[in-house]
Amino acid sequence: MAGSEVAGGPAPACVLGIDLGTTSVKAALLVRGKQGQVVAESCSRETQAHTSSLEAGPQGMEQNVQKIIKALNECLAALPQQQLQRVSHIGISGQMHGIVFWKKDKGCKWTECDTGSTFEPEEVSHLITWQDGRCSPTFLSSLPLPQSHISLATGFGCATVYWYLKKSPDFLKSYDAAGTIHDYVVAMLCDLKKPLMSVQNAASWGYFNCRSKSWNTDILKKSGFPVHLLPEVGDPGSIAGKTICAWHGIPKGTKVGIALGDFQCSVYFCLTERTDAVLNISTSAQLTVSMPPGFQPPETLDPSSAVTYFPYFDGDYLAVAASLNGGNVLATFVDMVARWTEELGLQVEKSAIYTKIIEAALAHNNSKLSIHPTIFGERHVPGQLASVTNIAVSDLTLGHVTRALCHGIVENLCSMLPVQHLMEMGVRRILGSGSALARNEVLRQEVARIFPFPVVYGKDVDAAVGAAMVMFHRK
Ligand SMILES: Nc1ncnc2c1ncn2[C@@H]1O[C@H](COP(=O)(O)OP(=O)(O)O)[C@@H](O)[C@H]1O
Ligand SMILES: O=C(CO)[C@@H](O)[C@H](O)[C@H](O)[C@H](O)COP(=O)(O)O
Repeated sequence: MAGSEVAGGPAPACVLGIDLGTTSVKAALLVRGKQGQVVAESCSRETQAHTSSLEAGPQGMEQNVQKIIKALNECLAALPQQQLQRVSHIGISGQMHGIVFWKKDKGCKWTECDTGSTFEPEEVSHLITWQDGRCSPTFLSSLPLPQSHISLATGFGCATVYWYLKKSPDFLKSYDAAGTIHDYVVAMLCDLKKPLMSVQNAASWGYFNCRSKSWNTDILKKSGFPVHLLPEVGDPGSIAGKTICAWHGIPKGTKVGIALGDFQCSVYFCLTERTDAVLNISTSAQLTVSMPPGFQPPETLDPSSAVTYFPYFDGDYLAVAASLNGGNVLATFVDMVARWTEELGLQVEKSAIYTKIIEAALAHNNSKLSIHPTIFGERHVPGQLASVTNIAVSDLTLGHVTRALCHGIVENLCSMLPVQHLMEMGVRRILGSGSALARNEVLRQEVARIFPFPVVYGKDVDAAVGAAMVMFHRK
């Protein structure tokens, strides 16, 4: 879709796209060119936001919102002022499922900076992310049955709220608003009195009926769920509000789109044909195919299915195998190598470890070592963790292990939405996206080896560009 003409009147001259990912924040400036929109500038910053959970202990997976916003501010400060001053629309996407709580009238503090104004979080909780593991299968099965075609899982916003309600109710009393991290940013930029959420993100929280586009309010109310914390819901592509300050030089009054799901934006960035499947590997990994227009997901739940149907745009759906084990498996491996090295009295930068292990694996493309890499479990089989088999003495090098890990990540994703199934759906090409793929030649080799389709790659700021494109294409 990149480079295509804009339907329905003149397109904006300059759009800012932002993606608040699990590992990094990305920003991209799209400008109108002769043949459609082009990426003029882009920028990415790791958030380093991981933080421990006071309430949930080691099962918790939380991020410090101050650090996420700091990375966002750094990204914007790195973009050229001249272009930012021309921005008329902002599109924002981010990591789905997660939840952040804040106090409506104290969500942030605006301050002057060199280039206008910027905001910092004020009375805001940690972000409890999609990787959070505090809701055990037993806990989840004690909750009311949702009226939704998407099975509830740990890390889903509504499950997290139930957890606080039952284990730490005082926590909830400190806040009167909630949203995903990207809903929070939209609410702060536009000073929304009630947070607004797209159906894409609402579906990712659980207890949301995609057909009626409404929360399961009756079911939730009956069990004492604090329904006042549920955002209002709107259509992806709609405008949530206008900026209340000249944010990093972007004019006050700039239109801000309702926040979107990151994987839908990655798909929007690259999907052109119904015969394409999109393979995204960032912190997590997804393999996605678009469903025909008019498709409606089955009303009955199948918790053992690895494929879920997620709302896309204009009432369409994506069939997605969403793996919890993507680039984060490699990041954990790199982390482990760094710690072992440190324990042995040496210090090596993580970026140097990535370079070395990728180089080493490129030299070994015939390892028999087999790694099933699901260290984070999968939503449809949470208890099935990682395993290593076929360990031969000759295959114990860093190169063999890295190769086997990369193979295992792609193979695991492929087992969730098998090649045969893709063929039956008419898939003829794979579009690769996400920076874990863009930066890792071994992963790309394994994709080529496992999928019997041609593979085409994008760049590593895909979701940010996709979010901006949605604003470009608004009718
Ligand atoms: N120096 C590097 N070389 C190759 N891959 C890297 C490097 N640093 C991080 N990665 C991979 O990129 C992943 C994070 O990608 P990113 O696009 O930042 O994620 P997200 O969109 O989820 O924020 C990590 O989990 C890791 O697998
Ligand atoms: O779980 C799903 C969809 O169900 C995920 O794919 C979803 O897109 C989440 O946003 C991601 O897990 C987080 O995205 P990323 O930071 O790994 O890019």
